[in-house]
Amino acid sequence: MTRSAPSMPKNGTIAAILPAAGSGRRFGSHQNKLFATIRGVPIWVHSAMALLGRPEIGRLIVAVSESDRTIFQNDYTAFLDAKKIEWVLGGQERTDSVRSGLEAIGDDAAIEYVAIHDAARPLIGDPDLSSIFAALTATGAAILATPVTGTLKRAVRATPNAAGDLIANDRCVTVDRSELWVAQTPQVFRLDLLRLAYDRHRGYPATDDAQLVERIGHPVAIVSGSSDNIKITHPEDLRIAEAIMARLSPTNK
Ligand SMILES: Nc1ccn([C@@H]2O[C@H](COP(=O)(O)OP(=O)(O)OP(=O)(O)O)[C@@H](O)[C@H]2O)c(=O)n1
Ligand SMILES: C[C@](O)(CO)[C@H](O)COP(=O)(O)O
Repeated sequence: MTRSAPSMPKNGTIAAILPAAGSGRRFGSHQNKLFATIRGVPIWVHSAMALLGRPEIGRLIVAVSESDRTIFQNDYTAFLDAKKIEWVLGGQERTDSVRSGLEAIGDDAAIEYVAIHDAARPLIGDPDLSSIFAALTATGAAILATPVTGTLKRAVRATPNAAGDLIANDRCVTVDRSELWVAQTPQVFRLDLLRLAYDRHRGYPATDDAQLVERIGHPVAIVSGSSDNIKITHPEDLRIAEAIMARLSPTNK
């Protein structure tokens, strides 16, 4: 029996939301880490262009912080207009930023699905996008993730010192990693499903959108993704991203 190829979302039926309203605290720069460049292109632009290159994406909405609003309005207006990128004001939490993006979709009858992709993940590649979009039509909710490598330890009886550091001589316990994955983005959902999950969100912390869908009892599928799809979190991640990009596209196209 021949297995039929997984169906892909029809062209233009996915709204992409790019959360870009974070403070970049761990990056430690005076400006938003998303304006740091790789090969002269801002991180958030790499992320946006990766999605805009896909026919399934009908709209792209970037959530920006109040403090970055002027930069986006002054430095990126021509780019936003040319690429038909919409922007909304993000919020205190990542979920607040995504909620703003969801509200901006409105009652657009063309949009059936939503893809939430961190603006801080500039190296998302087409193969992973194809995999996650194929899973979307089959499941209604799916995330890219990578299996845990290395040995995981949980610090127990850790008694943080005054500086909040864990004291080195505390005990550790090995965690079974066989069922553990590190979530990435895009995280993709049927639009009605994610809207329901956000309607029922009562503010309990959630570092990704899948958690909200899990909480309403809908299964979220895991799609194994590339370890190249890193999130720019710390300054050293920029060097890693440059090396990955040099390997993936040796010439500066
Ligand atoms: N209130 C927030 C917090 C985060 N993000 C976005 O969510 C993505 C992933 O978040 P993270 O890497 O944690 O970014 P920051 O929150 O900026 O980083 P930090 O925790 O170091 O401040 C980023 O593109 C970030 O801009 C957002 O749109 N709104
Ligand atoms: C959504 C996410 O990329 C999944 O790994 C991640 O949780 C967002 O970044 P943060 O560092 O957790 O804020």
